[in-house]
Amino acid sequence: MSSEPLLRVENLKTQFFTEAGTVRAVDGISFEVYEGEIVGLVGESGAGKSVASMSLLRLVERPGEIVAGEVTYKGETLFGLEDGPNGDLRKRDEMLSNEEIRTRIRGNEIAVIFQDPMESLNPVFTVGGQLREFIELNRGLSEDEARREAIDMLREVGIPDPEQRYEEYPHQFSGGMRQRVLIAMALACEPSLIIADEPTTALDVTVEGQILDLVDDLQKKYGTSFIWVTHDLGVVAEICDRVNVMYLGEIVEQAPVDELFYDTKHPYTQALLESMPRPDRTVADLEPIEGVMPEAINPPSGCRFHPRCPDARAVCKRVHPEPKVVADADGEPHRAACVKHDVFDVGYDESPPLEGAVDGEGSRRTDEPQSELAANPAGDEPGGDGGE
Ligand SMILES: Nc1ncnc2c1ncn2[C@@H]1O[C@H](COP(=O)(O)OP(=O)(O)OP(=O)(O)O)[C@@H](O)[C@H]1O
Ligand code: NI
Repeated sequence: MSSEPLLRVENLKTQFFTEAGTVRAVDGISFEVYEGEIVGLVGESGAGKSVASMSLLRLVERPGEIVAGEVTYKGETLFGLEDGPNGDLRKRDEMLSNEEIRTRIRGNEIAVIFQDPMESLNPVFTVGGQLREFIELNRGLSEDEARREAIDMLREVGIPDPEQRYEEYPHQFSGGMRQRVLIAMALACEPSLIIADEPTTALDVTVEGQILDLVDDLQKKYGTSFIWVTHDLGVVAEICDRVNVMYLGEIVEQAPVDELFYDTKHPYTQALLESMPRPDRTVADLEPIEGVMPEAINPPSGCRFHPRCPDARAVCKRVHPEPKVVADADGEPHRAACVKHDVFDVGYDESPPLEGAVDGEGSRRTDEPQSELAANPAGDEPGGDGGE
């Protein structure tokens, strides 16, 4: 692993300003992607995975807005704010313009694959035609060259009879084949990074497995880095090198993939693991995670997972933990945002366990007044911050 990451995300915050209130969809996440690695972004629905991915290329639309943080790619500032002369926040001078992001970065340097290929492919044009045009526009090849390249790419992603399939329309392709076409399109400009947002979620397990194998092969061949968004730890286990676990807009655990599975440090990750089907378990053994994830408009105080956490103590309602290094994973940091680890030193061991069981609605039954929640909606409190 080289010392300079390809992509660095620091304290990124993206919010949606809705009538119901401010949705803190992404609330201060930091992570890195190094050259040639597949980095997972995993968590339940609503955790903020898609908004985080969209934010990297500044694709978030109103009422959404990136309100803080920095995104650096190959030393260039994709997004960055700084303090202005009047104490206001303003965009950094070196931040790329929309135009530069669109023409120079998107597609050429960083490509995106979304879950639904039908949204990305135009139903009225042939698959080959779309791929050819994309290559023509982005790589400045002649029509003939682009056509040959498109057919090669279709073959490369495992589409049989590519010359023939080139002439067909998206609806003539199966879901898995369409997803392969999108992978071909993403790879067409030989980007350094591909952001894939649940591209295999709609596919059946066998087809999903084939696509993951394909991505694994292509990754090795081209050395492309990936950010792989999924709610499925099984997928993470299959292809990711490093993993970021997201809960309610935050990264709660960050580790190389083996460390995450075999030396799990955050109770939320543990809960995700226990809810995961495995060959050595019957369905009856699966432990669904208690409760549902709360709304990102009004997150719980302290640790956002505390209302659902089996290890929660009183201190967890007060202290909002930022991820800290809790273990060394062969020279790489293993971070977790959970105060039960000694490095937090906020009196977890002395703190009384939270009373009451976790109920079906995902909130802990306690006698404590709700006002404490209201008084500290962001959950920010001294004692919890301070990176590592
Ligand atoms: N356009 C929008 N307006 C308001 N809130 C939004 C908008 N888009 C996303 N959100 C909110 O942002 C939060 C994060 O959503 P996001 O789509 O990133 O979750 P996710 O982790 O990708 O979930 P999923 O697995 O369901 O795709 C959610 O609370 C969601 O309701
Ligand atoms: Ni999503």
